Amino acid sequence: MLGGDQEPGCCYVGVDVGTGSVRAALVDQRGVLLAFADQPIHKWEPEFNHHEQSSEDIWAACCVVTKKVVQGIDLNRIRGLGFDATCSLVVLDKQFHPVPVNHEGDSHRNIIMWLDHRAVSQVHRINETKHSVLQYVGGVMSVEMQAPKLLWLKENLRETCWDKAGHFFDLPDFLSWKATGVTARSLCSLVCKWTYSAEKGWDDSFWKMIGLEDFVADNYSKIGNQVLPPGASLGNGLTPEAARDLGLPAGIAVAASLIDAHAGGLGVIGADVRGHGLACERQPVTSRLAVICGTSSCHMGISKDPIFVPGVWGPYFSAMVPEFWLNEGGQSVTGKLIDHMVQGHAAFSELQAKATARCQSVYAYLNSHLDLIKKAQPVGFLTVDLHVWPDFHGNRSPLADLTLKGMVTGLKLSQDLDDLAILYLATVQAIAFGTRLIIEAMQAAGHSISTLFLCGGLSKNPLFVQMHADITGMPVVLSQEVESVLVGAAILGACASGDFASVQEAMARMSKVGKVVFPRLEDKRYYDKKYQVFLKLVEHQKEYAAIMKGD
Ligand SMILES: Nc1ncnc2c1ncn2[C@@H]1O[C@H](COP(=O)(O)OP(=O)(O)O)[C@@H](O)[C@H]1O
Ligand SMILES: O=C(CO)[C@H](O)[C@H](O)COP(=O)(O)O
Repeated sequence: MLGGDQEPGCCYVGVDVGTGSVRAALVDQRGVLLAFADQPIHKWEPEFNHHEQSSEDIWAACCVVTKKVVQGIDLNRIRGLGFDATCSLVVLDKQFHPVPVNHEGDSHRNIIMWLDHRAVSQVHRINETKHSVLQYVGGVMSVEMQAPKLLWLKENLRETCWDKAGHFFDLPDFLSWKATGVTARSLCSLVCKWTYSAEKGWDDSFWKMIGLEDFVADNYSKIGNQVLPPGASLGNGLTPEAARDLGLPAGIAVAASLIDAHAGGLGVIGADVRGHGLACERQPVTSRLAVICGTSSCHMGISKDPIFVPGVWGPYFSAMVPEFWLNEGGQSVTGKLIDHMVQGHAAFSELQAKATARCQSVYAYLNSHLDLIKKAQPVGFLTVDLHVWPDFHGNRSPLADLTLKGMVTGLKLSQDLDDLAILYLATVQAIAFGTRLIIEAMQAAGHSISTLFLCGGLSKNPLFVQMHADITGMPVVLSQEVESVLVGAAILGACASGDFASVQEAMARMSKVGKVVFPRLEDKRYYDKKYQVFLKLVEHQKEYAAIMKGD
């Protein structure tokens, strides 16, 4: 499994649990990936908008990939281990066994995934309280956060789940507990998804007001009353049992974790950009926006002082880069939306057959097909009369409206491969327009962003990257290591080991610029016009809803 001609030296293991798979990497002190492995994980959708996973399945996948990346290496070189994961809710009983989060009572499925939208009524009631903690989630709590999901469990699965539960973990914290036996939570997960304040701690009045006073009564023992900064070393390090599971030495340092998007942020935002002709070379780090694009996209901007952006999560203190405030914009489905549009099209089987024949991914095939049909014009111009509004799973930012739906205008009677390719292009563009809308909201509130740093699965798609540059008008920086989220996880392990004095120092040493993609400014007028249509789409959708509501 070892690749490259690395020199022997200290290295770190990073484990990244995404929505669809678990990845691990062995990373050296320069941030170079020496080995990589991935493994798919199970997902269940027992009913519409209910998404569940299994903590045992995920841990087993972590063990498989970790064993693979350290195969054949001198284990004494491994100094630390860091985890990141999606912000899904894990439920365990008092003996730390899985508890079902479903009506079927299947305890294997003990995770409510981040994209689960079952708690709609609960989140409406939480937002109606107008409690002051809501100021720190963009003014409106998302159904994807933990408080509404906890309330749903109390109201719907009182006996089978709520009364039995002894521990509610964010998935990143579950992993660090599993590795060390330490139940301390990361400041990242508690601040971003659980309303914890880095400065003031838990707010009793919030939990009492929403009907979850149980947590206050037992001093938050079920959701975390010991909180550590990401990268802090946990307990006595890796337990002998976890060491056996993972194939690592017992006692190596294990870090307090990060949510996956935040690990991606650490993996890219601190890179040395000198020599690439970027404006941000002369600007503070706060001019950089990390965009982590996987199943969803997350837009991570930092600031020295708190900035309140309506509809954008945060400001969160020290939740990603220590001592900086974080605002997190997001689009709930991006990679998942592209897959949905492509796989649901009548020409998908033809596409699959043709891509397989060429040993290409369907995306690489579609990109080359678009190049073929665009003729002399820029590829983006193929969608002059086809427009998409991408909120098929509601709008996370900046409209913070989970009732919004997807829209497509400009459909024809044909459904061939050309149509599929152009619909795919319009979807990619719609996602980039969504990013532009988020950036505009952040700029209007006081951010000063000049450069995008993209990572995640979608950053492997050159069309997706170019469209983000063209449509936002900003250069896009790609890292030397494609798997930058894993570099972020390894940075945590490196910090926990004590090999770096601070997260900032590890970031500067371990994240590296690979390639810069500049916007095609000559196409700006076209994209400005398409953006006008984009904004009209949502305006019209709201008008339709109002008409249908009226008498
Ligand atoms: N090589 C690739 N080319 C184009 N798109 C890709 C590629 N690999 C992954 N993707 C896209 O990225 C998405 C998954 O990204 P990933 O970061 O693996 O997700 P997650 O972290 O949520 O599991 C997929 O939905 C797919 O659309
Ligand atoms: O809410 C989030 C971060 O705050 C992420 O969207 C969620 O964790 C899923 O990430 P991914 O799309 O990488 O699987």
